Amino acid sequence: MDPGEVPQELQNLSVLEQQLICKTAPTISIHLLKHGGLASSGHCVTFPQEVNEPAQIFPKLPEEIKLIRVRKKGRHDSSKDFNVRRYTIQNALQWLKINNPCYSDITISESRLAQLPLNGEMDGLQTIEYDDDDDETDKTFQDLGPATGEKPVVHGNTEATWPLHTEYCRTMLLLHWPNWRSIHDIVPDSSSWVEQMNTFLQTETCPNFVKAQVERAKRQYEKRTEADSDSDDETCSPIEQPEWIDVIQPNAVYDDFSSEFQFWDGGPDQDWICTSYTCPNEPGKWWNDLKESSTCTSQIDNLVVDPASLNEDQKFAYNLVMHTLTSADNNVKPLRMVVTGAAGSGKSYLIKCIVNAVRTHFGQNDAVQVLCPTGNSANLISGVTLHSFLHIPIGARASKEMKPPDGLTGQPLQQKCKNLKCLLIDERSLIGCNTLGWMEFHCSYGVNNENETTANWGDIPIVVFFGDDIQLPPVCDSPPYSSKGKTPFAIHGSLVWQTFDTVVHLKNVIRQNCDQMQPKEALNSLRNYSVDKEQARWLQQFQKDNLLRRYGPDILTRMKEKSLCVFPNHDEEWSHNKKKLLEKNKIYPIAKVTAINRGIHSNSSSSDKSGGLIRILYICKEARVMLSCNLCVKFGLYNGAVRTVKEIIFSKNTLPQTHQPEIILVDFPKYTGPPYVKDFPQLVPVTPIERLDCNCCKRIQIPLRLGWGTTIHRCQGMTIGTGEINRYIAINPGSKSFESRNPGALYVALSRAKTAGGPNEDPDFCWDPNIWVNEDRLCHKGDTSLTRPITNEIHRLSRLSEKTKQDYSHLFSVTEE
Ligand SMILES: Nc1ncnc2c1ncn2[C@@H]1O[C@H](COP(=O)(O)OP(=O)(O)OP(=O)(O)O)[C@@H](O)[C@H]1O
Repeated sequence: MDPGEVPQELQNLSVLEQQLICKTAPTISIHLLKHGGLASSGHCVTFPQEVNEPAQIFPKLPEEIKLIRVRKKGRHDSSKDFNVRRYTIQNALQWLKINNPCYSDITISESRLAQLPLNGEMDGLQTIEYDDDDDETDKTFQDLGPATGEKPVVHGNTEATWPLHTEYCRTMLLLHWPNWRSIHDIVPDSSSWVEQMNTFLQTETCPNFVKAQVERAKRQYEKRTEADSDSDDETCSPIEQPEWIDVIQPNAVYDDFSSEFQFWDGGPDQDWICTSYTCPNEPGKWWNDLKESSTCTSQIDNLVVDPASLNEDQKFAYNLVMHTLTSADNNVKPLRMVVTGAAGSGKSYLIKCIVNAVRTHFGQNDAVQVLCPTGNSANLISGVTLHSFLHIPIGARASKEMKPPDGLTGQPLQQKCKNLKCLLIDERSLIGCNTLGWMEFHCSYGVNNENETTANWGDIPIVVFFGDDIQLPPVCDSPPYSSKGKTPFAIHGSLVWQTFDTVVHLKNVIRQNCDQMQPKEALNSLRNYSVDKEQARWLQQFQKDNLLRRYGPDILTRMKEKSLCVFPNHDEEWSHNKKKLLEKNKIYPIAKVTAINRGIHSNSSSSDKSGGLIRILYICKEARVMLSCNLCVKFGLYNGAVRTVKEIIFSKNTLPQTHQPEIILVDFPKYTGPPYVKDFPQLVPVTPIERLDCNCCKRIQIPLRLGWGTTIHRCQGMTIGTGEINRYIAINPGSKSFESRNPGALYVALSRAKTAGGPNEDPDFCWDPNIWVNEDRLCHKGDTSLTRPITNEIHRLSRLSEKTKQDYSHLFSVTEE
């Protein structure tokens, strides 16, 4: 059947969205024919719906639709099929009511619409979670089996991969195995889903399109293996992060959502070449000079902090470091310490005090190194990313085997670790066991100059991890205490973590002043997932309407102009940035800058696999942008630095449609290096750079992305409020299911703010003005299966912190005097 042209309102609906608005649910078997055509076979079954009241009221709710999601236990997949967008559904229903006679009498229920997520996963959908080793799974399927002759519509992974994956085999067998009543009809105990699928593929019963899918996956796999072995030569060592110009992506699921949209490009007469600034001719030479001056380490750099202001817990940790340093010659055992504490308890401040002390003690800047998992947090404490300093490979090649780095990596690593005595690592909640394994392995190699040693971290006197387990967990890696990692590095990382036996807990939160008792208590409850109704009501004061009532309309204007908006995912981040860009587009033309890709897989490579370089960058003058890799951390040009575009300059005979700009001049008020444009010391020329992805394909692109909004992951470590880089934070905390996949996300976002305001003072935060954060979301209890290991770890560390206090009571009492 050809439905003709589909109206825009009904285009691109996800499977779940279609189910929520349809009056009937027909199921047809569609097959892909050998040469690409489509055919249907068998019966077209229309499942009857309730004929009375519910069928007239839309949208339907998850419990009213016959859709069962099948997924692996613990994997909270965010498949597009299950994504629901409230306003898309509202538009579709309104269109159907006006244009489709069958829908003319429906009621569109506001209260039902309000139960749908703005853009995200829908709670309440019937879901089967299975575990490869779990016999219970089969029982679950039996319960849901087609008892009354009505077959459930099963959704699972329908993308064929080679080698065959259990999830795909399970979905295909459930869908296509004839007349099954229990799982044992399909897979006997003696066999597995994959084995059974292999047999099924040989039969007449297996649909041809399934056979074709598998064949195609097999061919692609073979092609890739050939390409991989071709490129496996000397010149293609694991991709690593150079110290200078580098990037670490905290949110590895990033996909470039920069799909096509309508914008004004200035037309053929737009002048993209002339500029009102006098720029030196060669930005390349300027960058080389900058690189040289950034690596000059002739004098001790002191950070602006005062050790006299440390509170007693901070001082205790400080004393432990100094004790180990001053006794280093007397065979004191190396310090392997963890400093824990809630957001704002002064961990970063303490790091800066220790850095100053160690530098002064040894008379060298490079005796101490501060490392962070993300560029943003590294910049906040004048550190570098751990991937860049320790040359940790990223991507698929990173996890193969534990072998010492080759010459290209090893020599610079040894050079950097030559004087290393103290390693301080912040934001440890983001560091997984794999990364920790790599860190220790490379640090030992760097410090020991190739000498074999059994002592960990190359026996340097001090290694300290700072962080808060309640904050965001590692991306694509499991925490070092969870013992889930199976690669050699992950196992190594878990073992290394056990050697950290000295613990100091910073119990006082300093970011929020003593007069901020209510926010402090609310934050503490968020941290423990114990927000009560009264606290939830207090938190709701920061909704747009309530702020308006309390402070008047000006506050909304101030917040609109000066807020950093944080979102749970890149999809919503992109929608916000696009909206803001189009507002600027009313005055300034947009240049569409397409990445240049070289290599078999590079076109499809997402930005996280291509060193942060996005496929298509839409940009215009006065756009807020964010650096997507470290250009020069020392001078404030770090991954995540947000600033404003002042000029987009193309060279002669080139245009945005066909070329990349020669320079984008960006105003970075916190840039501290030598000037590029005379009289405008903060203008930095951002030029295209080249990065390799994990398939060793090249991508060339300007290392920028739009920066009006960012993700919650990227804001970890920031302080927001008066006198800080960002004045306000506008928070979109995402759904409950987002929180259960990212425990601590709401707490991380909210704890960035210093104050909740007062009669004559603006609060530092508000909720995203486009959403209503309800009590249910704020009183969320958390997912125990995910949060239980965190709680256990917190208890373990707490016991160790008591023991540390007993063992080193003389150092603690020094502080109390
Ligand atoms: N001893 C101190 N004296 C003065 N100010 C301090 C002290 N300790 C912390 N602060 C200030 O308190 C605020 C929060 O501190 P900091 O950023 O170090 O906390 P944190 O524990 O690292 O937070 P997060 O976990 O959110 O990164 C900062 O503005 C910092 O300057």
